[in-house]
Amino acid sequence: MTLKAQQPLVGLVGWRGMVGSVLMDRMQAEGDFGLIEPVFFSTSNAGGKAPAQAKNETTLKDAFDIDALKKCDIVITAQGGDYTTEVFPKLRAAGWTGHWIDAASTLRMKDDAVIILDPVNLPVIRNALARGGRNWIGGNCTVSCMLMGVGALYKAGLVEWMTSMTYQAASGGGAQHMRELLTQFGTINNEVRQLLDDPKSAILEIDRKVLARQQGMGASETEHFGVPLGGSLIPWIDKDLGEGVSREEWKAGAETNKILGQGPGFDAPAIPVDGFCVRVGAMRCHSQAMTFKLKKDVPLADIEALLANDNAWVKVIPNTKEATLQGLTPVAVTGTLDIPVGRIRKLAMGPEYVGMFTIGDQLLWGAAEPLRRMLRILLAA
Ligand SMILES: NC(=O)C1=CN([C@@H]2O[C@H](COP(=O)(O)OP(=O)(O)OC[C@H]3O[C@@H](n4cnc5c(N)ncnc54)[C@H](OP(=O)(O)O)[C@@H]3O)[C@@H](O)[C@H]2O)C=CC1
Ligand SMILES: N[C@@H](CC(=O)OP(=O)(O)O)C(=O)O
Repeated sequence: MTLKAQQPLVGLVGWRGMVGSVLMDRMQAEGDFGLIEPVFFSTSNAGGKAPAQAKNETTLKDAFDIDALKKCDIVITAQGGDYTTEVFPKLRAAGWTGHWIDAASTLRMKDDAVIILDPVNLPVIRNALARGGRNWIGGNCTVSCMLMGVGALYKAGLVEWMTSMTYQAASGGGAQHMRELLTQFGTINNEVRQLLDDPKSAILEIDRKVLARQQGMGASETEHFGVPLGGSLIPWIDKDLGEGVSREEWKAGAETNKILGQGPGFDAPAIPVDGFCVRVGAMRCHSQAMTFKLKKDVPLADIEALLANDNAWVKVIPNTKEATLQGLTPVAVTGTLDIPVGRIRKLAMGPEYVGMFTIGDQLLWGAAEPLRRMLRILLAA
C-alpha cells in the first residue's frame, strides 16, 4: 500500500464507546498514535473537543460527513453495525479507496472483506492485501478468543470437527447490559440481605425469596436482556435464524472457517464447527468448553506443546484443580491479553476426542486488539 502522507490520516469513529475506549487505551499503550495523524469523528458531538491523542485536528468531525471521511487514508470504526450500514456504502460510492477497519459484524461475510485475526490468519490477510483488499473486519468475539487459544490445532490440519459450548459475558451485549447485570445482582442481594446476615436463617427461605424477586422483575429491570441474568443464564445470543439456530451459533462455523481461509470462496473445504452459545453473569470475559474430534490420536503432551507454541498470548494451564482455579477464570483473565487454555484431556469417547476450556477478554482479543494490529500491518505494508 502507498499511503499519501508520511503520517497517514487515520479517522477514528466510535472511540468513546466501550470497545472504542479499550481500543484507544491499547493504541496509546502501544504507541500507535506516534505513527499516525488521527482525526476523531463523532455521531453526536461534531465540533466538540477531540480527545488528548489529537495532534493537528483538535475538533471532532461529523462521522456522517462523507467528504471529511474521504480525506482519511484509513478509517477505524467501533461505532457499531448501524453506522457501518449507513456510511460505508456511501463512502465507497463516493470513490473512497482507503482502508476500512471495523469492529461490527455487518461486512464480515462479504466476499471482499477479510476477518482479521493476524496471529491466526496473517497469510490470509497478506494474500488479500496483495490482491488490493481494503475492507478489514474484526471477528465475532467468541470466535476470535477461541481461535487465539486453539487455532494451532486447525493450522496443523488436525481437526475433523469441533463443538463449543460458550459462557459469554454481559459486555458482549454492550455497556448497558453490564450495568443491568450488576443492578440485578444488587437487587437480589438487597432482597435477602437481612436473612444473609443471620447465620441461622434457612437457606431455602433465602432461595424462595431470591426466586420470587427474580420472577417478579419488571420490564425496566430486564430491559436489555429480556429476562433476569443475575443468578440465571440465557441460552440464546443474537438473532433467531430459524431452524433452531441462533446467529451467534451460526457465526462460530461461518467465521471460524472464513478466518482460516477455508469453506465457501476458498480452495479448502469447511470444517464443521457448531455448538450452543450461552449468556452468563460474567462481566467481560467469554469462556468456552470445546470438544474436538481430531483426525488421529495425538498424545496430550504434543497437543499441549502445539497450543503453547502457537502465539505469545496463549497460556496452557495444567489440568489440575489448583491451576484451574488460579488461572482459568474470567476474574483471572479480565483486562489481560492472555488466552489461557486448560482442562485439556482425552474424553471417554475415544483417543481422537479431546476436551479443553478457554477464556478471553472479549473487549481485547474479542474486539479492539485485532483492529489496532491491522492498522500496524497497513502501516508496515
Ligand atoms: N460490545 C462488544 O462486546 C462488541 C462490540 N462490537 C462492535 O462494536 C460496536 C460498538 O460497541 P460498544 O463499544 O459496546 O458500543 P457503545 O454503545 O459503548 O458505543 C457506541 C457509540 O455510542 C455513542 N455513545 C452514546 N452515549 C455514550 C456514552 N455515554 N458513552 C460512550 N459512548 C456513547 C458513542 O458515539 P458518539 O461518540 O459518536 O456519540 C459511541 O461511539 C458494536 O455495535 C459492535 O458492532 C464488536 C465486538 C464486541
Ligand atoms: N455477539 C457477541 C458480541 C459480538 O462480538 O458480536 P458481533 O459478532 O456482532 O461483533 C456477544 O453478545 O457476546
